[in-house]
Parts: sequence; C-alpha cells; structure tokens
Amino acid sequence: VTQSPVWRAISPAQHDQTLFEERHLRYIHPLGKGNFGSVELCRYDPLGDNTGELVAVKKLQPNKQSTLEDFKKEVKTLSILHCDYIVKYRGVCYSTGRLSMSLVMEYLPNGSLIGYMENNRHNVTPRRMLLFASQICKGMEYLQTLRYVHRDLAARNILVASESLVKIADFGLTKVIPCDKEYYRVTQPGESPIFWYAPESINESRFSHKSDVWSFGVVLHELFCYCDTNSNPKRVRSPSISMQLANILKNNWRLPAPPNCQPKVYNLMKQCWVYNFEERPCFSDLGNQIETIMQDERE
Ligand SMILES: N#CCCn1cc(-c2nc(Nc3ccc(C4CCNCC4)cc3)nc3c2CCN3)cn1
Repeated sequence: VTQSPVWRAISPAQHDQTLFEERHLRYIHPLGKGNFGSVELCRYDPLGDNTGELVAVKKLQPNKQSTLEDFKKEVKTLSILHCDYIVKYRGVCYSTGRLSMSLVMEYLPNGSLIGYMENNRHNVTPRRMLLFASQICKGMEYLQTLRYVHRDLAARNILVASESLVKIADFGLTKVIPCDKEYYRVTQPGESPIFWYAPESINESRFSHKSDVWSFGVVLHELFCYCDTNSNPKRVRSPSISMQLANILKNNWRLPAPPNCQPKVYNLMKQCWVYNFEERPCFSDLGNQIETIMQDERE
C-alpha cells in the first residue's frame, strides 16, 4: 500500500521541515564555540544551485562533560521555545554512520553581542544598550514561564539579529526547575563561568531564576562596558578563584560602575547583585525599570 500514489504524495518524511539531510548541508565557515559544541555556518542547498538558505549548525563535540543525552536535551529545549528574543530552532541533521546529530538554527548575521559591541562602539548609544537589555529581559521572562533556568546568561551567548534586535542563545546548560522546588542543584559543576555566577551558585551549585537575574546584571555590566574585557576581566583561570570570588562577594565587593554609566543603570546592576537571592528583583520588575529609564532617557 505504501507504493500507492496517495501514500507517496503525503509521506511525512518528505515534508518534515525540521529534518535536514546531511548531503545538502554545505559547510561554509566556523561561527563560534558554545557549550558542548562548535557552531558553523552552512547553506542548506537541496537544489544544489546555491539558492538554499544559510543556517547555523551546532555540532556535538562529545567529551567528558557533554554526552549525546545532554545534546538531545538542548535540542528538545530549543525546539519548544517560541519567542522573538530567543534564537529560532530550525531542526536537526542526523549524520549517517556516525552516531551523532547536529542542531540547525536560524543564522543571525551580526554574531554575538561581544563582537558587535567591540566593532560598533561608536554608534551604540546607552539607549540602544537599554533596548537590548529590555529584550534580553523579555526573553528571560518567557523562559521563566516555562520554568527554565538558562544558567549561562552572558554577552557571549547573546546574538545580534539586527541593529535593534538581540536574541538569547546557547541552551546547553539550561535546566527545568522541578515543580516542587524553586531551584535546580547541579551535581557536576564542570567548566563553570563563575564570574557570571551568583554566590549561591558558586557556594552550593544552586541555580534559580534569581541566579539568572544575577547573571543578567553581569550582562548589563558587559553591555555598558561595550563588552571590553580589558576594563573588567571576567575570565580568570585558577583553582582557588571561586573561593576568593565567593569571599569578596560575601564582603560586598561588586564590579565598579562602567565609565560614563548613568547612576540609574548602575543601580539596576546592583539590584541584580544583592547577596540574598530573595531580595533580587524578578525579570518583569527589571523590564519595567528599564522601560522607565528608557522613557526618561533623552537621545
Ligand atoms: N550563542 C552562542 C555561542 C555559540 N555560538 C552561536 C553562534 C551563532 N552565530 C550566529 N551568527 C554569527 C556568528 C559569528 C559571526 C562572525 C562575527 C565576526 N567574526 C566572524 C564570525 C557572524 C554571525 N548565528 C547563530 C549562532 C547560533 C544560532 N544562530 C556562534 N557561536
């Protein structure tokens, strides 16, 4: 019966837009490294005439930390997220032979916020930074409605879709908070980006929407420093660094205000960095405060 014309016309495999055939996925060049994998620019060109669309493809790089299971969870997570401020899932590509798969996503031509801010330092105004911040806030608010904790909110994981739109990406560390708890405890901390971590995440590997708020404060700081890592180095490697960082945070040391940063904006950062996570604002509070500052902000 499968050979009859009716069956052939509607066989789902042919019309499953989320299934990308490896033979039509043309590699172009690398785009970056995420959690658990590298991201490459490809053209999906089934007609073979270069009219196919550009896509960003994340290939799993299995190593001690990341397994196919983790990657499948990342794919599943991204596939159910539908928000203007979150990078769009396009589908998967199963590689023949090798027991591996790739995640296919929309390609955002301007790259990550880091490179964008460094290259456009002179024409990004504080007002535009606040627009980007409010969009990240909205994306995080959406994630929170689904009980997702991103756990790796950082400028390197924010992508620039256009000069007026940014999107959250890299859900490799994202976890769902169980229904009976308000936080997620991680067993193996792995390669932790501790300079974006809240104190409870450093000390107890405890992650919640409020620890994402702390990281959002660090992203705000990165934004208002034009992602210039010289002004505030945020990636230092040493065995005792997490203990030292935990102590200075406990003693209320915080990142200094970025140069020429309005007090109202630095005040937002400091709210995100309140030691006790219960006293930190939620993303909707932050979003409202940012909108208010934007209205007061004269261009
Ligand atoms: N997040 C996260 C960490 C992992 N990661 C994700 C991407 C990614 N990049 C792009 N686009 C992209 C990236 C770089 C450039 C240039 C910048 C100048 N220098 C040369 C390269 C251009 C455009 N689009 C994407 C993605 C994922 C979904 N869509 C890259 N790294």
